[in-house]
Amino acid sequence: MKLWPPKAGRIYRGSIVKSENTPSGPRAIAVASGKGGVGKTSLSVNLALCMAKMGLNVTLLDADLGLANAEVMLGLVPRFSLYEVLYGDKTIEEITVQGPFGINVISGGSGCLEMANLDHNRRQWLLKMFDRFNCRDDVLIIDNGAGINKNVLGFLAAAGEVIIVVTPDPTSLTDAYALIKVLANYKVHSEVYLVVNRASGKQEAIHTLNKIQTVAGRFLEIKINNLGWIPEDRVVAQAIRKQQPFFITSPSSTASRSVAGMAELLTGVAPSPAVSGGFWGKLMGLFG
Ligand SMILES: Nc1ncnc2c1ncn2[C@@H]1O[C@H](COP(=O)(O)OP(=O)(O)OP(=O)(O)O)[C@@H](O)[C@H]1O
Repeated sequence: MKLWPPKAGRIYRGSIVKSENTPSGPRAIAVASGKGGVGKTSLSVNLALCMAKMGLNVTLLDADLGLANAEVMLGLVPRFSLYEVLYGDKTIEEITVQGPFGINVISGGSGCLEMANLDHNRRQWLLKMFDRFNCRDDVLIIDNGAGINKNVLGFLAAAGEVIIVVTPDPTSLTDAYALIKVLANYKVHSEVYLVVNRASGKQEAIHTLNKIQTVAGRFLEIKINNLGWIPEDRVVAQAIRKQQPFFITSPSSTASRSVAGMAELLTGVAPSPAVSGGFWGKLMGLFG
């Protein structure tokens, strides 16, 4: 039985959820990594599509402050980004682009989601715009930039759930551990999901997961949950070159089946309790 999304009247974590549209907004899932280029965007895009295909209303937010990779992978060319919401006269609806399976894609716009650089009024304006945005979403997937900085940590802290993407490459492992350590030490989250990407096989994926779980178990107070693994698969790279996500071009590939397994797992567990004000409220609150 699916625990989530809650249906009207269902008893959910001790309280009755009256409607699917809670004032706290959608379930926010942030995708991050220590090292760049490990497959965050590819996972974010394909997970969003997979969840949408399951019947959920999904928005993908490209919060990577560099290039708008999520849009490129989807073959979309958004004319506007949150820049035009912050500094122009556009609304969130006007900058949102529809992707396959009806997913909504919001482009962060290079650099403009740099929260620490936004003054208080602009942050409040963004919050107001998201409040006005008649959001019927079940899920918000946030594709973050690589590394550990104030901005990424803010997005991860505001999200209810965090997925860390890692590859078996030792440098990726070290960088992922560094990120997890910050999340644990600052008590940002008490648990995170881990996805091992580009593994040569199940054994390598399990070995990679075990390495992080062992070290984290010994030194950190954070639980690392296994969300799944994606093999090194040329359909992934080919799909990116074609600007068509692999979940669409190769639905029966191991990579697609892996992502489907992750979506099943996520929808099978209740999300962490919603924060009042939702993702955007918490994000703005963190930056003052
Ligand atoms: N499972 C995979 N099999 C083969 N190639 C892959 C796989 N996952 C990712 N790649 C390759 O890695 C490259 C980087 O992927 P992606 O852009 O998703 O990473 P990223 O972590 O979002 O990068 P950035 O940190 O720059 O935002 C892709 O262009 C693709 O060629």
